[in-house]
Amino acid sequence: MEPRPAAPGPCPGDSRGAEQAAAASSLHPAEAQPRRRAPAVAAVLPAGGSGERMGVPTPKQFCPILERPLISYTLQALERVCWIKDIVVAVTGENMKAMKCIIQKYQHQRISLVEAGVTRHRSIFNGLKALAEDQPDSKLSKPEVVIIHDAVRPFVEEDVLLKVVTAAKEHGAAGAIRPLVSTVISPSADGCLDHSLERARHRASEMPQAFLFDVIYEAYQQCSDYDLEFGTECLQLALKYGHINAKLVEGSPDLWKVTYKRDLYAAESIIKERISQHICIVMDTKEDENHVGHHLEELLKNELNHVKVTSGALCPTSRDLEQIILEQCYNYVCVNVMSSDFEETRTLLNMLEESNLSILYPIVVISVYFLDYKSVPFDEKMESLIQIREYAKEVKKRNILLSGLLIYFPQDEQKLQASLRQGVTIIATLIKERNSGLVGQLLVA
Ligand SMILES: Nc1ccn([C@@H]2O[C@H](COP(=O)(O)OP(=O)(O)OP(=O)(O)O)[C@@H](O)[C@H]2O)c(=O)n1
Ligand SMILES: O=C(CO)[C@H](O)[C@H](O)COP(=O)(O)O
Repeated sequence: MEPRPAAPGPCPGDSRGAEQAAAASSLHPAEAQPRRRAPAVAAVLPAGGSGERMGVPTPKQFCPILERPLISYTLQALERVCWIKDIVVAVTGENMKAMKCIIQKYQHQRISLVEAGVTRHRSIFNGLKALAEDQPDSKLSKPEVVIIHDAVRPFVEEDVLLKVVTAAKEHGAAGAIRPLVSTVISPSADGCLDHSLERARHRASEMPQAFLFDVIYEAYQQCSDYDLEFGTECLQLALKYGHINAKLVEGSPDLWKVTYKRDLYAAESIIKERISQHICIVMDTKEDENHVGHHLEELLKNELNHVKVTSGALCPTSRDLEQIILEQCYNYVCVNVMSSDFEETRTLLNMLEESNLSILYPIVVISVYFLDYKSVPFDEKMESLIQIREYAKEVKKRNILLSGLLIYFPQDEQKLQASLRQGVTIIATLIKERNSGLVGQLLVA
């Protein structure tokens, strides 16, 4: 099963792309030409920095977020855009092997590697050279438009890529911008204020940027050593050497560049939030709408009202669950009302393992049981449930985080509601936090 379908968004040049480009360039949609020819698009990702400001030995693009290197998230964001033909990544010789392992482990596609340079501009230039026509034995072909995007900006969406590419085709160059957070001031040599810029009139330049390939390649060929050494702005090179005034496109706040350690925590929170938006409840019975499993489901829906909660049955004739896995749901609550064994949970785990879904993100599975002292003695129940540790250890190797939840089932209706509410809080926390330290634990509500 394919873990990450290429999102079939509009291609640059089709009528929807033209409308978006028109919006981005303040043109009335009627003025944008419908059905323009889609340009051939490639991307260059500079990933050869050492991440000094992060202050950790590992270059930040290789720092793990939920146990997967940051650069893999950026590659995933670009490769799911089906109209980007080639993705050229610039990495240092030292990290070339590690990069190849990442590509293999996370099954990245359409990636070519080039040696990085000692500055960001030199790394980008190396990437562009690999795409230029004159490379002997190259499998790459020269694109009409090239996207340049930092490897350390993982949350780039297809719509902003489409906007910069369409605007670059029209204007020669385009880049994403954001409003300034702080005012920019210029100090004098003695460390005192020389002047300050009017914040509302300036913007922060972000990535992605896109260029007609010939414009930016010629700019890099002409630019000085000083530019290559100290320059930080590709749009400036297109202006200085190609006389192109780049079109500026409003980007989303998530485009920021991971720079400091705190940015890794912020990125992790965003990823956790995104993959917690869909929970699937698997029930071992479909009978009686009024039974405790359905109460739990209703409470979950009420508590997590922004989250999509769907239910799937494990019976062999049902395609629901397969469909939910295909939709890339990363959270499963397996509610065992009828039994206190792991049969249902194991069937679910097998399906998840076969799907390969956990290659990219950890899947949370919570196996829920009810503790009714009257029907099964506590020690008997515990003896069978404690086996969860072994299963959990096994599936952890496949990036599946399994834990158990035992919900006290008293006869008193009010007490039962309190147990269920507590259970829902535990489920929500396990899903939001994705804490691998709780793997194999049997929690009690
Ligand atoms: N010689 C270099 C330097 C930087 N980059 C890349 O350019 C992007 C943006 O640069 P920056 O955030 O400054 O990264 P670092 O140079 O690694 O960070 P620092 O300045 O803190 O050392 C990153 O993806 C980085 O890997 C590169 O390809 N080659
Ligand atoms: O700021 C930028 C806008 O062009 C670039 O995205 C780039 O990140 C700058 O990198 P560095 O901080 O290494 O100069």
